[in-house]
Amino acid sequence: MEIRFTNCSVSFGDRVALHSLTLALDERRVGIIGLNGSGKTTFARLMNGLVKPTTGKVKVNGLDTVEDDRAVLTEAGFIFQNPQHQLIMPIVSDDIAFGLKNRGLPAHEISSRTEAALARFGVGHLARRRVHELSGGETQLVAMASVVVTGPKILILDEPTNQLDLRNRRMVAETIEALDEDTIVITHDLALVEGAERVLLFHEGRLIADGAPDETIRRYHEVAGC
Ligand SMILES: Nc1ncnc2c1ncn2[C@@H]1O[C@H](COP(=O)(O)OP(=O)(O)OP(=O)(O)O)[C@@H](O)[C@H]1O
Repeated sequence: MEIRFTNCSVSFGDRVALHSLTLALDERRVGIIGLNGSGKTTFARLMNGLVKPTTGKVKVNGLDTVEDDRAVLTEAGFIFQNPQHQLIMPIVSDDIAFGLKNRGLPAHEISSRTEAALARFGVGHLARRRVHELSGGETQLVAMASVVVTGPKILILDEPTNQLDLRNRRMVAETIEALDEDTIVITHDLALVEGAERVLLFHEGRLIADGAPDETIRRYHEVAGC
């Protein structure tokens, strides 16, 4: 991936959520950590144009998130903190197919890509199930399949193990580790970023540490005071 932030800041009204930063990300595995309200989600949402910079620019694989906003969405897929909110259709396979239908793909391609995406995340058996009946772990896997099926090169996952039990945490963590796509993971689950190439720490809207996981996690404990 190649994501460039240039003098980029975000304010909501007179509240600064993210102070100006200039930064390039080109690793395959990036983690983002920090206390509640530190600016992690705001930073992550800048990367697929869900949040627009108040000042400066963000470029994702050469595309500007404001000028090329539609193209950026196909480059960087976002999996939300509460994935049940991003599943739109009542039946799992219809939800996976939804993004492909919107792109006007032929029916045979929609069905083969939907099947492949479900199989890739080990949830083929859930194809005809109702979305609202899925467990937390199943919902997370289906949400990942529904984003990956459209072919983004970068996946941004916001607290992907939130609300999962120990076994599902492990399963989702292993699934993320094995992804071919480049990943950016925002999390309070520090085990999820231990294997990242680079971890960013946000505090009160500022990037205060940026480096190897052990060093950044150590700094996080310092600012958290525990
Ligand atoms: N749409 C918005 N409108 C107004 N304020 C916002 C908006 N989105 C975020 N904020 C504020 O910006 C700050 C950073 O929020 P953000 O969601 O980026 O933090 P976070 O580090 O992801 O938090 P958490 O770990 O609790 O999810 C917070 O003070 C939050 O209240």
